[in-house]
Amino acid sequence: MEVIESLGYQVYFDDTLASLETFLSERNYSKIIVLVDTNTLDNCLPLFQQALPNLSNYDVIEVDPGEENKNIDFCIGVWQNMLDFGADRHSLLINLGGGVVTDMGGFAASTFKRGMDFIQIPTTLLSQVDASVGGKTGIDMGNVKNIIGTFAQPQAVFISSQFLKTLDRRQLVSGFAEVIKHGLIFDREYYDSVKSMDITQVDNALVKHSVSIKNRVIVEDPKEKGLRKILNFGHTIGHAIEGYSLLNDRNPLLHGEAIAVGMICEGYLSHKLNGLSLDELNNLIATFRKYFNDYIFNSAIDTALLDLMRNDKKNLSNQIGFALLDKIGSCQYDIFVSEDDIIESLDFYRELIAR
Ligand SMILES: NC(=O)c1ccc[n+]([C@@H]2O[C@H](COP(=O)([O-])OP(=O)(O)OC[C@H]3O[C@@H](n4cnc5c(N)ncnc54)[C@H](O)[C@@H]3O)[C@@H](O)[C@H]2O)c1
Ligand SMILES: O=C(O)C(=O)C[C@@H](O)[C@H](O)[C@H](O)COP(=O)(O)O
Ligand SMILES: [Zn+2]
Repeated sequence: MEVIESLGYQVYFDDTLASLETFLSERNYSKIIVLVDTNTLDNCLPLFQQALPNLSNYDVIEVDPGEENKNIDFCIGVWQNMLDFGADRHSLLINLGGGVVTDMGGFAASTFKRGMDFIQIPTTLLSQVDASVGGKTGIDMGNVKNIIGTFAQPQAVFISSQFLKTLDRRQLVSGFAEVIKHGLIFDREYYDSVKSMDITQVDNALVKHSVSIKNRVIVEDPKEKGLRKILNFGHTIGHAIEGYSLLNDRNPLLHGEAIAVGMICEGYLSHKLNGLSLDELNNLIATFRKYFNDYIFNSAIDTALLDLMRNDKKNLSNQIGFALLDKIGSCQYDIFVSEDDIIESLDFYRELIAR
C-alpha cells in the first residue's frame, strides 16, 4: 500500500481498503453515514461492504447520479437525511462515488452543523486523479459550475483500482482529460508517457502520479490564491461549455469531455498569447482528438458561453481569467483575455473540427 501526505491527511492507494478499516477503528465516530448515488450503490457499496465485514452499523444516503443533480435540491436532501439519521458533529460522512458525490458530499458535510468529518472514496478515474483530493467541494447553481462551495479537507482519501472495473469507457476517457491536463501543466515527461496510451491500461501507478502532481500544487497553495489556478487550465472555456451542454443537449458532455474542448481552445490562446509553440499546440490537439469526439457548436451560442465565463472564479474586475501554457509541462496563471480573443479561440475550434 502506498500513501501520499496531503493537507493534514493521507491519501491511501489501497486495493484492499484495509487502511480504511484501520482508520475507522482508530476513530470513535458517533455515527457513520455513507453517501452513494444509484450506480455506486449497485457497483461500489458491495465492494465497500466486503472490505469492511465488521462494519455493520451505518446508514446510507442515496442520490440520483449525474451532474444535473449536483445542486442545492439534492444537497438539502442529504442534509435532511443526516438530520433524520441523527448525525452530530462527531459523525462521519463517507462519500463513495464519482466527483459529483465527492463534491456534493464534501460540501454537505463541511456545512452541516458548521462542519463534520468526511472521507472520500472516489470510484471514477476522474474522482481518483482529481476531484477527491484538494478540498474543493461544491455544487452548481443552474448551469453555473461549482459556484457555491467551500475549501474543506477530508480526513482521508482511499483509492482502490477495484472500483474502476465497472466504469464504462466513456467515463474512463472523461477522467483521462484531467490526467492529460496534469502532464500539460506540470510534467512534460508524464504527458509524453500518457498521450498515446491504451486507456484500459490505466493503473494505480498512473493514478498515483496524477495525484502527486495535484498534491504538489495544492500543498503550496491550498486556497487557490495563485499557483493552484494552473489546475484550472482548460476550465474557463471548458466549464462554460459543460454548463451550456448540461442545459441544452439531450446527452450532455461529461466534465472531462467539456474541459478537453476547453483545453484545445485554451491551447490556442496559449499559442496566441503565451508563447506556446505551434508544434506543441498541434501536439496537444492531436492528443485530445485521439481520445475525444468533436463537439459541434454554433457561434450563435458564443454570447451564452461568454455569460457563463463572466462567472469564472479566476476573474478579476470584469476581466475573464485564464491559466495558459507557455510550453508543454509549464503553465502560468492570472492571464486576462479579451472577449474577442476568446471568441477567436472558439472559432479556431470550430474550424479545426470542420476541416
Ligand atoms: N473538487 C475537485 O477538485 C474536482 C476536480 C475535478 C472534477 N470535479 C467535479 O467532478 C464531477 C465529475 O466527476 P465524475 O466524472 O466522477 O462524475 P460522476 O460522479 O457523475 O460519475 C460518473 C458516472 O459514473 C457512475 N459511477 C461512479 N463510480 C462508478 C463505478 N465504479 N462503476 C460504475 N459506475 C460508476 C456515476 O454514478 C455517474 O453516473 C464534476 O461535477 C466536476 O465538476 C471536481
Ligand atoms: O482542484 C482544483 O483546483 C481544480 O481546479 C481541479 C479541476 O479539475 C476541477 O474541475 C475543479 O472542480 C474546478 O474548480 P473551480 O474552482 O474552477 O470550480
Ligand atoms: Zn476539472
